[in-house]
Amino acid sequence: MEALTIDPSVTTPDSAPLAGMVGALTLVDSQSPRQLRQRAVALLQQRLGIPRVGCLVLDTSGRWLLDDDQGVRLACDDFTHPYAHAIRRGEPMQLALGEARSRLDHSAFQALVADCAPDWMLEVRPLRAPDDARQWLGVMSLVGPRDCLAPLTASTDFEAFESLLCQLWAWHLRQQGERQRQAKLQDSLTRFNANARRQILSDRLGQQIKGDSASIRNLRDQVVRAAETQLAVLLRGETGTGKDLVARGIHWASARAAEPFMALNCAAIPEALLESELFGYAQGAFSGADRAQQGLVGQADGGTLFLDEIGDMPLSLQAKLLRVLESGRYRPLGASEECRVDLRLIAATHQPLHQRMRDGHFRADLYYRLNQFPLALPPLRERREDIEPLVQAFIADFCEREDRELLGISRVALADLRDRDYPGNIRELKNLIDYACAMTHSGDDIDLMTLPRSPAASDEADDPHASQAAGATGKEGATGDLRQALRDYEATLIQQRLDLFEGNRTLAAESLGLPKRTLAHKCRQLHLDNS
Ligand SMILES: Nc1ncnc2c1ncn2[C@@H]1O[C@H](COP(=O)(O)OP(=O)(O)OP(=O)(O)O)[C@@H](O)[C@H]1O
Repeated sequence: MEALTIDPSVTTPDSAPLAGMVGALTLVDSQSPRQLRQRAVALLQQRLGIPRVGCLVLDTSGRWLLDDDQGVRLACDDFTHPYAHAIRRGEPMQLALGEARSRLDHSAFQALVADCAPDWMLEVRPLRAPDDARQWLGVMSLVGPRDCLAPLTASTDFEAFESLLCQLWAWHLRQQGERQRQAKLQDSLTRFNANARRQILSDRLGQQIKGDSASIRNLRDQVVRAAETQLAVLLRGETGTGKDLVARGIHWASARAAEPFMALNCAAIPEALLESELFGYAQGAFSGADRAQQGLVGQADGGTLFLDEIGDMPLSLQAKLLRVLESGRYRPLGASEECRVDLRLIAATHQPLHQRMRDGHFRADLYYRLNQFPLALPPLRERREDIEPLVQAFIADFCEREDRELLGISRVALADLRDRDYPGNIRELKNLIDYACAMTHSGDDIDLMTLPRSPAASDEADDPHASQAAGATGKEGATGDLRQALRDYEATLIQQRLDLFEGNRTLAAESLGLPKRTLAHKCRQLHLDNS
């Protein structure tokens, strides 16, 4: 509502109380502290004919007085202007303008009163919240002839006016503060809810993407973050690190979860078939195409398309894929019209795409488009602390799948599993556990003997010249002294176990089925020192 303009010419002694009430209502009706100040100034100038009225606001730091409109900024501790004095004293101040001008040489103050008559008075009134004596609101300055200002500011009407102004001003500030508090509360509540939701999703993802290491927990958090966006995701990781699992996790945690998830391994499809597999074809596109067929891109509409081994995609298809990503359009083989699709793309690679780009096998523009949300999956050997929980989970999965009693695993077998390198990562570990479970009788624990040898150890064993142990026991191990050969074999085997268990004789003895004392005796006999 605009300020009511009160024309002093129509104010008669009889109508004065009414005009006062209208003025008060005008103030009460203000929608903001700024409007309140503007209306107060207008009332003083128009209703009471004070030539120059100003109202400065104390900012939230309490260090500056600011003008609503003109960008005036006066420091409260700068005593070259009168407002600082008034605020410091906490009481109204009257000054003869001529004297104030000559004594107080603050340029902004001088400019404010430049066109005022030198024999006028300046009255500066500090304003504070009525119910909180410590809360300063600002200052009001009145400039005019002495015989106009002095009786006015001494009157009870002016006192009432000023009190109303301060009450309303403080009320607006409280309202503003309350609104800000509400907004902050709402904001932190929203953030709290979002974080709680993320945590729940991340924990639930843990049922699929297993592991407790910091890197795998971080990976799950990133999966949730990626799922919140529509960005293309590029998964990098060695074979068997869980790229497919992670792609499904992103889809599951995203708003597209109820829509299709389509997956294709670009390396597994012959190049000639890849285009029709991805983009589909129109009827009659080639001999044998008796009816139109939708490709995976079309089938993934509304959902997620996962392209594994993206580095193996031929260049011609890379251009088509880029068009899908940039415009949501593609043309099935032999079709005259383009189709529209809305999908999120997740791509995976185990090879360095940069190298493929440098060699001219991969388009740079597609690479950067795919790499909007990069996610790296750590190899298992870099997070060995996950091996044990994974082993336990895979044993439990196997026993449930095969409807068998839950199997245990010996400490020795676990130690051996923790020590391997896993070039095949989690897939290798999972297959190994499945095999060991299948080879273990119900009621027994999985033992070292039931674990398949690691590929490196198998290769070594297959190599007649490989190791001392292999030399001593190998098929080709011709020897003329059986007792020495047996001693060598024993020494090598014991030494290997001691190395495996980092010198722990208890574990080494347990793994060899020997009492600890016997092992100690043999170590002495064979001059094995693991101290
Ligand atoms: N963190 C994990 N928790 C439980 N199982 C996992 C985990 N990571 C991978 N696996 C399992 O390991 C196997 C291989 O995973 P996946 O197929 O996702 O790997 P990949 O990186 O896509 O492999 P490739 O590159 O060879 O296609 C699957 O059986 C999968 O369920």
